[in-house]
Amino acid sequence: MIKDISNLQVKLQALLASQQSLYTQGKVADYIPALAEVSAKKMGVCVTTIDGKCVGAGDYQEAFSIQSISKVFGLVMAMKRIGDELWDRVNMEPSGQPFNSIIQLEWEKGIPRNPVINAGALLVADVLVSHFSSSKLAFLSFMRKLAHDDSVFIDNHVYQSELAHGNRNAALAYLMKSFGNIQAEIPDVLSHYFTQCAVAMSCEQLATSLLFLANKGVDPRTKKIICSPRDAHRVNAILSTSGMYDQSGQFAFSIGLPAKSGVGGGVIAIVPNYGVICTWSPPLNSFGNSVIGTNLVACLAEELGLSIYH
Ligand SMILES: NC(=O)CC[C@H](N)C(=O)O
Repeated sequence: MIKDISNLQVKLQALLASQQSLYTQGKVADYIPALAEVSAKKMGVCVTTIDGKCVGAGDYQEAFSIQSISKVFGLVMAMKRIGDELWDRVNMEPSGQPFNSIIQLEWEKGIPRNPVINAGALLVADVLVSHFSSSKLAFLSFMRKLAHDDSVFIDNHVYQSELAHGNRNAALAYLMKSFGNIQAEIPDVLSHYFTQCAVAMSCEQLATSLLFLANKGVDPRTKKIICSPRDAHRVNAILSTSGMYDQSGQFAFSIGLPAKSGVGGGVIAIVPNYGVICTWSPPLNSFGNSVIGTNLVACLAEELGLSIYH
């Protein structure tokens, strides 16, 4: 199934070259002004495997804003902390709506469709704020532990920028609070959420830190249990059905991997029992997913035969 990856480095370089001119097909996010300062031409890709390989090309060691990719890690922390109680407060269905949509949330009485749209991630942020004495520090140290790298940092410029332009997320959080589905104070929930979105990491660091999801919850380098096999399965299932927002169906149809995007231009894809792909290219399509990043994952999945549906 998975072909020989001995010349993966060469393949990755060639793939990047083939995509280089396509950055004009998308638009760099500017609703968080700090994100618009990043060059549209940045491009990186990294593949890590559970047997210890790490191959990258382009800007794969440059840190970028992980944004919604942080929702994966927040979810793992919340599942671990409160267990099945979480699923009384957030659902596990695709939303069929844009990531920051508010309309469904009122119809469904403040219960978000899933934990990886904004409403669901704000709910998860509430769980973390309510169950950790310092949820931001706990989040950052979780990221550093998973990346095996203490240089992972929170980009304060991005944080401040989103804080100053976060009205939509505030609206989502207040609406959930009005239904009694948020426990902490809204400014604390928003501050945690914007902090985790403002974590800066490279493709290499992200692809390394997510290996546990390809390995039934166990970090393959330390053999430490990060989450249970059941939770790893559940997170991968949610990423398969909802991780690429309203493009998740098309992504499953054509690529077939659990994946998550962020408006900073990152895309991560989990290849169960094999490894992780992380790509970065800031210009986004209308769904808020990186145009080139999605193409790169598609090409690699096809070339290496990685789809989970084969
Ligand atoms: N899709 C995303 O990456 C969205 C994250 C961003 N921080 C927001 O809440 O709008």
